[in-house]
Amino acid sequence: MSTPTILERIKAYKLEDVAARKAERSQADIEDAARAAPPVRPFGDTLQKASIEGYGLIAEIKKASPSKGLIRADFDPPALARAYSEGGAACLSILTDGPSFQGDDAYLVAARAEVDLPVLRKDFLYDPWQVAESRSLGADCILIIMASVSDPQAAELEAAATEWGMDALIEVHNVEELDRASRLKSRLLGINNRDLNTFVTDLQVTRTLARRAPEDRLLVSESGLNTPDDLADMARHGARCFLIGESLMRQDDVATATRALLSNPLVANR
Ligand SMILES: O=P(O)(O)OC[C@@H](O)[C@@H](O)c1c[nH]c2ccccc12
Repeated sequence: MSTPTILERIKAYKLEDVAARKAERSQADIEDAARAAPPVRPFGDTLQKASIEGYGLIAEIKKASPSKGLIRADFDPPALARAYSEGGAACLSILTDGPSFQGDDAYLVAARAEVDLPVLRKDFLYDPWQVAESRSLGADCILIIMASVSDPQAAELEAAATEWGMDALIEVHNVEELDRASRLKSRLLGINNRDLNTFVTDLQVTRTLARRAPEDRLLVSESGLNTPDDLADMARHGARCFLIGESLMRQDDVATATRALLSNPLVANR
C-alpha cells in the first residue's frame, strides 16, 4: 500500500478516537448533553449579512497545524475570541482536533462563552454522534469535508446538523468534490485553497471553482489568505466570505489586524 496522505492519517486516528468516545457516552447520553447546550446562534445568516455590505469573516482560533507546527505560543482562546469580535469578525472557527492542530473541545466552550459570535467546530466529522457532540459543546455550525467522506456520509452529517438546528459548511477542493457538494442542501460552500492531502495552498483553487458553484450558495474562500489584496482578489471571483486562521494568529494585536484586513471591502456588485 502507498504512504497515507495527511488527511488519511487524520481520518484513521479520528475514527479510533470517535469509537473510544462512543464507548464512553451512548447516543442517548450525548443527545441529552446536546439538548442541554446553550441555544444555537445563526451562523449562516450572520455570515451572509456581513458579506452584503462588507466581507463575511470566519476568524479561526488555531494554535498549530501539521504543516506549520506551532503557530501561536501565547494562546488564550477567550482573549482571541474577544479580539476577533472587536476586530469585526462575523463568526468564529475553533479547532478542536488535538493530535494535528493542538486543539481542544474546551477551547470551543471557553471562547464561545466570551462573545456573541456564532461558532464553527473545526474538526473531522464522520459520524452523526460527533454532530450531537459538537452541539453539546455549543457549536452552531459543523464542517463537512467532502475529500474525507462518502456522499451518503455527507448527507447523513448534514441531516444531523439540520436536526440540531445547526448549519453545515460543506468544504471542497476540486471540481469532483464541488459537484458532489452541489447535490447537498447546505447554503454554505467552503472552497479550501489548501489540499488536505498534501497541505499545499493555492488561491487559484477559489478562482477556478467559484464560477462553477451553484448560484444559490454562499461561497467561503478558505486558507492561505494574508492581505486585503487577497480578499479583493477572491471577492472579484465571487467569494465575499473568508475563513482565515494563520495570518491573523501570527499578529501581536489580533483585533487591530482583523479590523485592518476587513477595512476596505471590494464594493459588492449587486
Ligand atoms: O490558517 P489558514 O491558512 O488561514 O486556514 C484556515 C482554515 O481554512 C484551515 O485551518 C482549514 C480549512 N479546512 C480545514 C479542515 C481541517 C482543518 C483545518 C482546515
